[in-house]
Amino acid sequence: MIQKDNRYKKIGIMGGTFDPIHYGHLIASKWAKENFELDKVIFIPAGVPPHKKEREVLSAEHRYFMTLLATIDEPDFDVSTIEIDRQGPSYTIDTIKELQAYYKDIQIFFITGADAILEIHTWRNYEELIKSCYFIVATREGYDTKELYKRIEKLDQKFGKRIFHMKIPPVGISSTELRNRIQQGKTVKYLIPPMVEEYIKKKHLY
Ligand SMILES: Nc1ncnc2c1ncn2[C@@H]1O[C@H](COP(=O)(O)OP(=O)(O)OP(=O)(O)O)[C@@H](O)[C@H]1O
Ligand SMILES: O=C(O)c1ccc[n+]([C@@H]2O[C@H](COP(=O)([O-])O)[C@@H](O)[C@H]2O)c1
Repeated sequence: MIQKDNRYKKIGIMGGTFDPIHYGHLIASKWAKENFELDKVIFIPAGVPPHKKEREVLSAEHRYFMTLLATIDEPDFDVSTIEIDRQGPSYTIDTIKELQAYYKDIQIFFITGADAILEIHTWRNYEELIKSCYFIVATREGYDTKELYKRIEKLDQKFGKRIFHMKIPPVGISSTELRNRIQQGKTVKYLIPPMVEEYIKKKHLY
């Protein structure tokens, strides 16, 4: 655990496609805020998700609105359009650099699920990225925790302690499953925030 240094604000970044946002994202963010004593968590919907090329993603505007609705009643959370406003693929390294240039006195903790860290070596300039921020990796159902710990240990040996794992209550939800359920006319109640569910219905998404 990183000791609190009052010269710096500790900001969590929850990056995602959020197509749609669900309780897995929200729980990981809230638990990261609490466990790592973060000052805030900023949700950053990817404008053009770099690794989601195999299918068409919903427009950035809809994903942004759903993220806003999901976080509106939570003072610990903010939403940023930094990646939506940028042209081209939303590489995390570009976002971290932009945030660090703007806020001089922050420590950034990028929050991900286990799946993301297992393939971090495929991310744009991943070595530079790991050196420039910390990572909080939430356990995720369906992903082997032992494999995750091994992967983190290897990265620690290479980069020093930059990556922290965090156990969260297993939330067996993915956006893929939610999209499938909606397409089949099945309920998504209790899986996503009610206002997001209403928005999806009203706009006839998925
Ligand atoms: N249920 C969950 N538990 C823990 N982490 C999660 C969970 N769902 C998503 N995440 C993490 O949240 C981040 C953003 O995820 P994303 O928006 O791609 O959702 P997803 O459910 O993985 O989507 P999809 O099914 O479309 O791939 C990623 O780092 C992912 O690992
Ligand atoms: O920078 C990269 O190369 C990169 C590759 C894959 C994913 N990411 C980021 O990881 C976050 C989760 O991505 P995804 O595809 O699981 O929604 C989101 O903020 C993406 O921009 C970043």
